[in-house]
Amino acid sequence: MNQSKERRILNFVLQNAVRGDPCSVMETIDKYCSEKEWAMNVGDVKGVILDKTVEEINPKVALELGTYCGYSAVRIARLLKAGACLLTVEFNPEFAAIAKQMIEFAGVQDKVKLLEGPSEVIIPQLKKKYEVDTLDFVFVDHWKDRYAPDTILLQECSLLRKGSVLLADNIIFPGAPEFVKYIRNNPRFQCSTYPSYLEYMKVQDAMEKAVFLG
Ligand SMILES: Nc1ncnc2c1ncn2CCOCCNC(=O)c1cc(-c2ccc(F)cc2)cc(O)c1O
Ligand SMILES: [Mg+2]
Repeated sequence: MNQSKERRILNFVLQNAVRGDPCSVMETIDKYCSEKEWAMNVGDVKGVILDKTVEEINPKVALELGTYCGYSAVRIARLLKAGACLLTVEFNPEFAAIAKQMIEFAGVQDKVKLLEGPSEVIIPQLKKKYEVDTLDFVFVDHWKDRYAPDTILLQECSLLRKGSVLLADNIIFPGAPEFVKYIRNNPRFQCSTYPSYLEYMKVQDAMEKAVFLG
C-alpha cells in the first residue's frame, strides 16, 4: 500500500533536516509543502504570528488542538522556557504517530506531551488525568466546527483563567464562522484579528486572538 502524504513529509524531514534542530525541521517541512505537496501545517507566514503570540505570553502550560504532523508543536515548543510544556491533542492515530517522530527528531520531546483522542474527550481529562491547573495559551487548529464547542468546554472545565490566550487558525479559510460569531460577541473575551494567508498559498486567511477576561 503506497505511503501517505504525511509519511512522505516525515521521511523528507528525516533525510534532509538536522536532528535536534527545530528550525531546520520547520524549514524542511515548509520547503516540502511549498514545493512538492501542499499540507495543512500552519506554515511559515502564519507561523510568525504564532511565534509572536507565544513569545508575548511565554506560557508555562500550553495546549494545542490538532497536532497533524507536529509542525506547530515543534514551532511552539522551541519557544517554551525551561519547565514549560505543550500538551497537543490529535484525533487521527496515523497523524499522531507521524507527529511523535517529528517531535522527537526535532529534539523537543521533553517539552511536548502528545495526547491521542478527540478534543471533547481529552479536554475534560486535562485537570485530573494530566494534572493541568489552568492553561496560559491554547492554539486552536483542529476541526473548524469544534472551535466554538471546545472553547465552551474549556470554560466549563475551568481550564481558562483571567489572561488565558486562545489563538485560532483558519478563521477565513477554511473558516470557522460559528466560532467567530461566538467569540466576538462574548463579553468574556477580548478579540483581535490577524489577517494573513493560507499556508503555502496566495489565498487570504486570518488568525483570531482571544484573551479570556475571567
Ligand atoms: N483532537 C481532535 N479532536 C477533534 N478533531 C481533530 C482533533 N485532531 C485533529 N482533528 C481533526 C482535524 O484536524 C485537522 C484540522 N485542520 C484542518 O482541517 C485545516 C484545513 C485546511 C485546509 C484544507 C483544505 C483546503 F483546501 C484549504 C485549507 C487548512 C488548515 O490550516 C487546517 O488546519
Ligand atoms: Mg490550520
